[in-house]
Amino acid sequence: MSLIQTKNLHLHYGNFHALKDVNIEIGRNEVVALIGPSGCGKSTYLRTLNRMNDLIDGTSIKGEIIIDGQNIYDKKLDVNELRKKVGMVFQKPTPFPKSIFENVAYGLRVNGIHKKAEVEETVEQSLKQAALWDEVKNDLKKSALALSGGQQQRLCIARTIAVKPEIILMDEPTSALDPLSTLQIEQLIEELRKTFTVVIVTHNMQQAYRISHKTAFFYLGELIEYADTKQLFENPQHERTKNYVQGKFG
Ligand SMILES: Nc1ncnc2c1ncn2[C@@H]1O[C@H](COP(=O)(O)OP(=O)(O)OP(=O)(O)O)[C@@H](O)[C@H]1O
Repeated sequence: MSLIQTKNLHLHYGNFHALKDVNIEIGRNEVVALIGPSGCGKSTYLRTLNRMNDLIDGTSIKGEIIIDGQNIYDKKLDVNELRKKVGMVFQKPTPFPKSIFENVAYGLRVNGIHKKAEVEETVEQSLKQAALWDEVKNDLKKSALALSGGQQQRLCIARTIAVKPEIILMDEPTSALDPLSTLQIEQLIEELRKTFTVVIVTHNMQQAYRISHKTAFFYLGELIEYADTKQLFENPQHERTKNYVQGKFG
């Protein structure tokens, strides 16, 4: 069974129909890219996966999202547990004005893990997994705000990993970064997929092509095509997808 099943999903912002009958299945350890022109609903869909849209007034949702066999919109679901399982990394790095160590330890402490040795070990492991350890291991007490943009983004990934999610959502995680930092994050995603499932919104089609197994193309709130990435880019089945991936609009 797929890890994430999205069935007949509709989302409204007030009267505005932002997602229209979206159906997507995502398997464990897959990297799935969400592409499409500005305003087509990519970020909206991403946010439905950890119920971040609950925080936006006037949002209503129909349909189902099932993660690990559980409907995440079930009234009995603990949203904090869900967000532990489904972590999120944003477009702009969002480190807290704390030390590098405390940034990564934050989620652990919030989740009641206070044993010094356990916290230290998880912080080190998470920084290693986020490919940042070697650059910061001697500066763990330094402010996270002193890191470069690319390092800050890897730190945010380490912070997300520290609470051991199953799924990592990334909303244009490299759009604020230089090409080298972008490459580092792309290489990191390649590593992360061994442990996690990654769903990533990107405007960069080469990036989607390079890093994802499957790609979903959205247009005006509809999922037009969802296929293996190679197929979607090299042999799209829909005219709209073809025009978009060939750069004819967007
Ligand atoms: N909080 C909100 N309230 C009302 N409408 C919204 C809200 N957030 C997004 N929308 C609208 O929903 C549609 C989809 O927006 P969304 O941000 O999901 O698109 P996107 O594909 O991620 O765009 P971009 O690539 O520009 O980030 C857009 O028309 C947008 O204006």
